[in-house]
Amino acid sequence: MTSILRSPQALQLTLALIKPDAVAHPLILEAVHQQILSNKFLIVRMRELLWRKEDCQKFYQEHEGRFFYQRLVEFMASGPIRAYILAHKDAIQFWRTLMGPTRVFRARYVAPDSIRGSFGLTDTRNTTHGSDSVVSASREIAAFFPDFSEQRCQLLTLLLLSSIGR
Ligand SMILES: Nc1nc2c(ncn2[C@@H]2O[C@H](COP(=O)(O)OP(=O)(O)OP(=O)(O)O)[C@@H](O)[C@H]2O)c(=O)[nH]1
Ligand SMILES: Nc1ncnc2c1ncn2[C@@H]1O[C@H](COP(=O)(O)OP(=O)(O)O)[C@@H](O)[C@H]1O
Ligand SMILES: [Mg+2]
Repeated sequence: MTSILRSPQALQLTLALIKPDAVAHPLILEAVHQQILSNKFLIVRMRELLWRKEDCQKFYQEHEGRFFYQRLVEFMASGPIRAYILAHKDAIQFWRTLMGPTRVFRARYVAPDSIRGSFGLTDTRNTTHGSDSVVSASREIAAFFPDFSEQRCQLLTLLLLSSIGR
């Protein structure tokens, strides 16, 4: 934890989701949560929710028209999900590496120890989501945590650091 706080200006944020297939299985939910902690991500915010279908459609609008879009939206609105704002010096790319490839058979083959390689069921029901860019991360964080301010978060981190003399 202190290693992360030592260089606040380098902190990057990403939006991570644990999908209904994993939230429905407490052992998998806990295993993914432990992956977040053991890989030294800072959990800035966390919430569990039942996603409204219209919000899901908006979140995944980049995929509208793709053959899997309908099943994706229905799946993601089918049960509780868990949303995190994660902070790390390379949060976006590191979380995507930990998740592994989107498609589960590929994940099992090229990254068997990744989250999706370990727990993914199918290409849609692949356990987790992670933002794919800084722009996506800002949009996706605002979608799940509308009251969250990235600027205020960075300022508070700097104030915390100055108060502990770093
Ligand atoms: N390119 C392409 N791939 C498809 C199409 N339909 C299905 N697939 C892929 O084939 C796999 C199996 O498809 P399905 O059997 O419909 O879906 P499923 O096995 O229940 O898995 P998911 O629906 O992904 O949870 C999926 O993971 C899809 O990625 C298609 O029309 N085009
Ligand atoms: N070929 C596919 N078949 C079924 N579902 C898919 C497929 N490609 C993507 N998806 C679903 O849509 C979600 C978003 O796709 P994409 O943004 O391409 O992947 P990622 O989640 O790795 O960023 C995936 O996590 C998965 O649930
Ligand atoms: Mg994506």
